[in-house]
Amino acid sequence: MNFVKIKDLKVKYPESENYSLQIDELEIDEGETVLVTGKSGSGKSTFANVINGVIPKLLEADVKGKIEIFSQDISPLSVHDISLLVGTLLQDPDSQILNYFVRDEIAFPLENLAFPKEEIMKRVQEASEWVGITHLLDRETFTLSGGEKQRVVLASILAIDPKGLILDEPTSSLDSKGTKDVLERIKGLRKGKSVILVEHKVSKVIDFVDRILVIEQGKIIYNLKPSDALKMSEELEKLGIETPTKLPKVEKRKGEKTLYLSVEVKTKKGKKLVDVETYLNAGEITAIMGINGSGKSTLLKAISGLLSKDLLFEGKITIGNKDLTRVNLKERGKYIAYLPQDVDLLFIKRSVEDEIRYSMKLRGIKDEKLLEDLLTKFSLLGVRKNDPFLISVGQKRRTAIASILASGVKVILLDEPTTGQDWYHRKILGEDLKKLDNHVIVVVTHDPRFAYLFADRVLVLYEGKIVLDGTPDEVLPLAVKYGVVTKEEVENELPVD
Ligand SMILES: Nc1ncnc2c1ncn2[C@@H]1O[C@H](COP(=O)(O)OP(=O)(O)OP(=O)(O)O)[C@@H](O)[C@H]1O
Ligand SMILES: Nc1ncnc2c1ncn2[C@@H]1O[C@H](COP(=O)(O)OP(=O)(O)OP(=O)(O)O)[C@@H](O)[C@H]1O
Repeated sequence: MNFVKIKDLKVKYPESENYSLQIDELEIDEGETVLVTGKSGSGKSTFANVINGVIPKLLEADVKGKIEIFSQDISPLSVHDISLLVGTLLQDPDSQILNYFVRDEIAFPLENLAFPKEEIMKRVQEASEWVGITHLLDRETFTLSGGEKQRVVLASILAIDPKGLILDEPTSSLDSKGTKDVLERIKGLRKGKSVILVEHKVSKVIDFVDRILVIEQGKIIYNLKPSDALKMSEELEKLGIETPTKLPKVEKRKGEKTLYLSVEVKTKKGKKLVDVETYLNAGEITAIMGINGSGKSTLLKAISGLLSKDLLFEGKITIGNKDLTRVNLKERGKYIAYLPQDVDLLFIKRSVEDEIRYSMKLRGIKDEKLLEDLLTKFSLLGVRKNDPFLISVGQKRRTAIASILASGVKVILLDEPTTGQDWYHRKILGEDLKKLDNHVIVVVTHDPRFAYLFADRVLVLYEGKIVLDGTPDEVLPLAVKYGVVTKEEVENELPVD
């Protein structure tokens, strides 16, 4: 039997001129694990969401053609019915979390399916153990870190135990060790399960997938066996796809002490989430790394004044002679910009270009040339008139970064800007950040390749404290101990002696 069978499929979003997806014929067998990859904006999420029915049932689009899942035509089925055949992990876990407590989040779909109470408890426990979140079961979902949320959603899908799974970048917010664990588990799932895995980390999954589909401009341009994909790494690199290669040696810069931080963040119950004192330098890119939940986002939020109200801040933040510790958000915003993990929170305008113009206006400039430069630099020319809420996740993130660059602040804090980005766009981001040589640039990242190539300094956080601080060459080999990079990555990808 087929897991998925597609015939003459065409998907067009409202107001868009071109088809975002066009597939004449595709069959995926039951039991197959298929990797779907391609550049940002190529159509991977559209592919995933048209198979699970989200398009057009929840997200409007013109869909022609026929899709069958396990031999059932999905057009008359509801999204809920389809989800019992094929469970989906969406790219953005926030959009999938509905419940106040983690345990309820995992139990909720099972309750809807009227499973007996004991069976629900058993499945919640098993799925939580499986993705490593038993310690979070009694937590409120809104207090979880990005990586913790992603695992909770994965557990809630696995608890239903559908025959088919669509996993849209299941490891995008996970640390290196977490990525390895979850991919190992997905590999272990294979028997009897049919899986569509959308993933940029091709090299980490190539040895257990059965097939690789490469999407480019809405079309499947390669349908390959993994062994054949390995032979064409040059072609794939050109398509922005990461293939395993040893990185070159890179010179690092030493910037000037600019932003002084002494930051302590506690919960009301007195649990310390962050305890950091350091200088951050202008003219350098500082990467902050650390396992999921180590305090990275909390630190950035504390610096930018965006800490959640249920957390307590103590300490001091100064830029040169300017003390920013107690100033209001608006004043702080003149110096410091924070790019959150969920960039939707930032958008207020109805088009990509207006969003960037608005940032310039806030600092009192009008510069159409800068706008054109930013649109070009961040590959946004094609979507400049589009609504920032209705573009691909990668395009959204690039719009947000372009807006921040347009706003002219001196300190730029980026919370996992490389998440869900293909290697091509990650490199562009790194190169662009490098050009800003009088800014304090801080990048929270789970991506050791990005940190190695582009960061001048790496800080590793563990339980809220800085445990390693130095150049990437110095820090990354030692960071294996803290789970932010794996031994294999250090051995195979970094030029360390
Ligand atoms: N809701 C929408 N309305 C209009 N156009 C959209 C919408 N969602 C996506 N698009 C467009 O469809 C194309 C494919 O987007 P899709 O999200 O499938 O890409 P992707 O390969 O998953 O990208 P990424 O790796 O950045 O997540 C892009 O050009 C995007 O701008
Ligand atoms: N309001 C809160 N109340 C209680 N605990 C919280 C709150 N906010 C965050 N935490 C916890 O503090 C820890 C640090 O969270 P933070 O979001 O800073 O992690 P992170 O290092 O950015 O993780 P990730 O890589 O998963 O994004 C996590 O264990 C998180 O669950």
